[in-house]
Amino acid sequence: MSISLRDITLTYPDGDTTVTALDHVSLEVAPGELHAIVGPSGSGKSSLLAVAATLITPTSGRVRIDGTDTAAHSAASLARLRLNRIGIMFQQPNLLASLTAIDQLLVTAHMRGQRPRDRRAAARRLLATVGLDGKEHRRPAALSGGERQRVNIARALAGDPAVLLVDEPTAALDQERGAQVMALLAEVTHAHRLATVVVTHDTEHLARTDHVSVLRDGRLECHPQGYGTAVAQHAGARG
Ligand SMILES: Nc1ncnc2c1ncn2[C@@H]1O[C@H](COP(=O)(O)OP(=O)(O)OP(=O)(O)O)[C@@H](O)[C@H]1O
Repeated sequence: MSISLRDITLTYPDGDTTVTALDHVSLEVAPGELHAIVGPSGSGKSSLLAVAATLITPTSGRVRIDGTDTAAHSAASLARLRLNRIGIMFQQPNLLASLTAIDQLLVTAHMRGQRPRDRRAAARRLLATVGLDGKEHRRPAALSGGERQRVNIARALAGDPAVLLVDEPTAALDQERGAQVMALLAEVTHAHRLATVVVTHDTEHLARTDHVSVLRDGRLECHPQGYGTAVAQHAGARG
């Protein structure tokens, strides 16, 4: 498994008491698998992503990323693991305004230590994969919202990570562009054998995912029988 969360509990201090954001959560994601986590606001989605990204150490439980037991690592070696093996996509693309699409990818590939002569060709291939052939030299202001999200996806993949963690990728997009971005995430997950986790409260585009789990009050319920059940459960959780 590229992502293995075992029996994760995370509590935050809250005045004189604590809030349990994740309550004995277990999740396994294999290479080439797109796993969506749906849940209402406050259910623990961001906390789960932050734990999987090794940005927060859980109160208890075990996190393995790409075969590495994160508990055995120093802060510096976790930072290296994050940089080299984990692609993180935040809701807002956070692209650098002054850089062209290809340069956004080259910066990441450089930080990940990819050899200079491989970087440019790989960046071009990735931009073509996400449908931006011919737009490599455009800056963010000359791209649409959907295109910026595509650069965001390609940038997360620059340098060949094993794991992709995605926070609300469709939140700022209309239905059609949201569907396209989700389809693209499924495509790159399968093509690059990534272990991908997408957290979302948007249940419209789950058909493109391989697994759906529902997060409710910090507890994760897996639905092997498919996304339809998960959507019904999520609707129940909201109502
Ligand atoms: N830094 C923090 N300190 C205290 N409580 C926190 C902190 N971060 C999150 N929480 C609490 O933990 C619970 C889970 O929050 P989290 O942000 O992970 O949920 P979420 O599903 O991502 O919500 P949203 O969709 O609104 O971002 C909530 O009760 C929240 O108030």
